[in-house]
Amino acid sequence: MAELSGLKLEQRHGKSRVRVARVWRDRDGKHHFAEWSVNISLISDCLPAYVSGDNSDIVATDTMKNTVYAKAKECSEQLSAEDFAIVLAKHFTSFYQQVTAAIVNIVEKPWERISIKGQQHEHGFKLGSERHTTEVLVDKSGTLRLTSGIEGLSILKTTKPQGNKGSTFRNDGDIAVSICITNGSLKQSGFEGFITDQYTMLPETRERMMATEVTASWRYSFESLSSLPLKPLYFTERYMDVKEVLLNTFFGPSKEGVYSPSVQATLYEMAKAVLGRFPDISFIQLKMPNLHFLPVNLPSKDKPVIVKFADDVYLPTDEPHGTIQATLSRLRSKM
Ligand SMILES: O=c1[nH]c(=O)c2[nH]c(=O)[nH]c2[nH]1
Repeated sequence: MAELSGLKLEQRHGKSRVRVARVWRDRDGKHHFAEWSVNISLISDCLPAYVSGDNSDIVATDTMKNTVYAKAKECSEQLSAEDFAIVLAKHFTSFYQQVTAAIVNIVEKPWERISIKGQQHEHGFKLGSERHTTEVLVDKSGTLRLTSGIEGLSILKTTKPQGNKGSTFRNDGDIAVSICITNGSLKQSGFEGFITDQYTMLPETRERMMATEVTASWRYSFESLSSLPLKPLYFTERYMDVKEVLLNTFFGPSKEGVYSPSVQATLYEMAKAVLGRFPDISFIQLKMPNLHFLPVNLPSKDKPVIVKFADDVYLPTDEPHGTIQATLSRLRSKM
């Protein structure tokens, strides 16, 4: 930040959406593959470029783009998106005297090794759905801020009770709701006990669809380059493990599931499970929109009804949708 006769200038410059793919080939014939979209943002002393048109302290954004390809070439061993972001951020802060800090974001495309007839293919991959993200900030002194995350993790549970004796239903225009009269079997998503006032139409329920698209981001407690774990692919493994904990907590055991009294309560359980399991994660933010499945009821002029909703036919919609998000952090870091 610079003060210019009563004015304040905050600035950064960088390159967005630098796309790079890298193949690593093992000696035994197995290939590894990563595709990344890289964003670079440099905080640097280049005031003259803004105030007097003097570019002599500017790292050209084209040079930043080329650096991504040069560093990808140099990384001869497979590495995580986090480690590649650290390689780049370290380079920019140590190589250029002008650069005081670098922020590197990477989104990894979810290429997954394909299996043919139950056997892992050596060089075949297919695109999955959710994306692994990371953001790394490194400054000149070696201070680090490392965040990883997941984008686009779409999950849903139908939670239809078995042996349902019948149901009444309402389309509240917001959320799929049915009020079930059941034989007491498990129903694993509901929403009850909320504030009611003159504008409330939503009926209470202990049976509904639950669907969301999770965006998660969590901060690692490694706060300097020198404190990073040395194990190769440490952060790739962590990403897979965090995803598994989030999914296990959302769904519960495969036969009986787990009851969700609200998106809020499930979100909290998911965040708590991650912090409980991984001591090197200091906080996690979860964004879980409530994606609605509206009951379909079609009245008819001639017959009593064309379609009568019985927890079976829904109209999926995400417009509008609920937005629920929270951040859970440790009061005192365990590290
Ligand atoms: O799980 C939910 N949380 C809410 O805050 C909410 N609001 C709403 O209309 N339906 C729901 N469901």
